[in-house]
Amino acid sequence: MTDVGAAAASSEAIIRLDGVHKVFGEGPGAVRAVNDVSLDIRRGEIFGVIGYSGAGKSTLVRLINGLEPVTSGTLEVDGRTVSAMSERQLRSLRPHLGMIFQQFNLFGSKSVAENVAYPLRVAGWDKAEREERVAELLRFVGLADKSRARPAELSGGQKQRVGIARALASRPTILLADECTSALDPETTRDVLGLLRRVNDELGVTIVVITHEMDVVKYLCDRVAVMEHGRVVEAGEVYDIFARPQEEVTRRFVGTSLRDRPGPEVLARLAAGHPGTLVTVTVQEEAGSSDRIMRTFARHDVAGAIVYGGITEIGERPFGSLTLALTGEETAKRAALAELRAFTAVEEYPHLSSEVER
Ligand SMILES: Nc1ncnc2c1ncn2[C@@H]1O[C@H](COP(=O)(O)OP(=O)(O)OP(=O)(O)O)[C@@H](O)[C@H]1O
Repeated sequence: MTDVGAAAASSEAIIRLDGVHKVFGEGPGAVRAVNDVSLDIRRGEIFGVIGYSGAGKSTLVRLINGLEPVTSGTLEVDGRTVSAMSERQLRSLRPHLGMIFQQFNLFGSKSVAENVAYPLRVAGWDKAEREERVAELLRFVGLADKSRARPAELSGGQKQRVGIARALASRPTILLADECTSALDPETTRDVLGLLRRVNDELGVTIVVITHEMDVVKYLCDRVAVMEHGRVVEAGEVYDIFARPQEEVTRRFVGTSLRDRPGPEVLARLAAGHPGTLVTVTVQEEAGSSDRIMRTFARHDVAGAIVYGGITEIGERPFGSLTLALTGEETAKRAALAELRAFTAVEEYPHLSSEVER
């Protein structure tokens, strides 16, 4: 495509929320859907907003694209103060914001090409320009051969590709994706997320991803905010959030994505099946590398059999955990674990020890 932008995120905020509140209704029945949210989303990044149902994620998106007015606080999009805009000014802002949805929201009676052309028709593009732009977009999303098809003839993943093409039609600087893979199977989800990465890399579009799936955040996002009861309870680089979740809700989300830690039943089985003390050690880049962990045990003459675990990548950086059954002198084990704790997290299971050490 012609409008190739800068792929790397800059430190400049393209979306800035400062003390934003959104209250629906009044009096005792009022719902504070967004509660004192302050956030900077940087130009060129993929930013995730994760939370359970009702956390306020969709409301946040509707504030950003000006579909709902903020109750109080300041909201800026691409240098413009949305919270102070008239309806007419908001209409001129919307072409800068593309939007994709869980249920795709395509016109069933229109062809793929007509769906993609729709926002251009509304914006008054002439026919030849529209056709050229639609062809370019359909090539970009890999659906050049489907331009005459109706949405009903497409798979879910193809429908979302059409949704993405339509959202990109007027060359937005920001794409808002609200649960855009929640209706798709895991393989199709990967395809669509891969396409969103290309939208970010090749077109330089800033993407805000609303999701309740930590796997989506892990695969796609640079930074993430965790929402609960209308508040952002935690925000930061995705790697740091995985490595050091501070809040219980964040730990729950991280736990759904990392399946490297044994649950209680598996632990009991491991304890019954392996002699020694069970511990789970977090594996991280550099300081917490598996090599350094294993050398620490060896130096203290502690044998560590790996009985469970997994190492994955988050943003191309290694992350995971190893569960080991440690055998050796008790004092040596203590010394090795103390040394490990200086550079990575170690979880012990005291409730299992009597069984394990018998
Ligand atoms: N137009 C509205 N009028 C009244 N209450 C609303 C309105 N829109 C949202 N809410 C309420 O605001 C809260 C946050 O809703 P929101 O849809 O933003 O959450 P969410 O995190 O996107 O959840 P979901 O994924 O289920 O949509 C909920 O309690 C919801 O009932």
